[in-house]
Amino acid sequence: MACEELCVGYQRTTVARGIGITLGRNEILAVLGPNGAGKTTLLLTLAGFLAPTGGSISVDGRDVRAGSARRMNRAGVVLVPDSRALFTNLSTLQNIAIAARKGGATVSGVLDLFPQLRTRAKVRAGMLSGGEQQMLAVARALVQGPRLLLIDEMSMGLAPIVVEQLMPLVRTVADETGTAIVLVEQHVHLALDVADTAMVLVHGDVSLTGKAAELRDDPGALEAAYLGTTGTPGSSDPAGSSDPAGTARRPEDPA
Ligand SMILES: Nc1ncnc2c1ncn2[C@@H]1O[C@H](COP(=O)(O)OP(=O)(O)OP(=O)(O)O)[C@@H](O)[C@H]1O
Repeated sequence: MACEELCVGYQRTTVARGIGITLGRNEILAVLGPNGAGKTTLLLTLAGFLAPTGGSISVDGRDVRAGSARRMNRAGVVLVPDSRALFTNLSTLQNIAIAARKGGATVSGVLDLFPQLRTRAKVRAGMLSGGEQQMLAVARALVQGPRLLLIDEMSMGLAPIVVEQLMPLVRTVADETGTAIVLVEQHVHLALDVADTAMVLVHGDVSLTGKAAELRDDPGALEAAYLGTTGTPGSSDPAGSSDPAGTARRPEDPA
């Protein structure tokens, strides 16, 4: 997947601009940044729920006329929203099976990636733990056989220990299935641990891009990226001020 000079927003209002992404098979891009930076808006645009206000998106080298969720989905783009959007009254298995499609992965193949879900196959989704629900949301996306998976804040509402267990699964999913992944995440260090590359969005501008491992080892650069644009230290918390549970980490904290 690639996008060039992508601008995203709502109707005529652009909230993030100049976004360039090139993502190959099984690569993970972590999209980081403080609240309101435009991360979710970017994912909604890549998923086709919003029309770009500028720039282009291509999948497998082919330009996709963006702005249609159906078209983007046909091109192999699948979004895992932060709400998870599960059918809480259906079982784990039913939630996955309902999303299965011709040419996608098998339900059994997807469950191989999430052995914990296999043991909970007959349990209603609403009765699963938060971490299991998140696994199910990813499993349901994977059964569609995506080329590009967009994961919005999988840590939302989860205890840090659960997030620590979940995040490596994102790496496993990319490596085992070849799916490219864009991961929006407030847990900066955990995201950088599993990602190949990262982008920091601040107030709608790309303030830093680079290899995830290099950014992880350079907390000063990350800190500057979060704070530099505003020039008002403290107004853009690198750990994410929307983190009500205080579970997110600052870039300088040990992972
Ligand atoms: N439906 C909407 N209509 C107009 N503006 C919106 C809409 N939804 C979000 N915005 C605005 O777009 C900007 C970017 O929001 P977005 O949700 O993409 O940020 P974010 O980086 O995902 O933040 P967070 O980490 O808090 O989820 C914000 O200023 C927000 O107020």
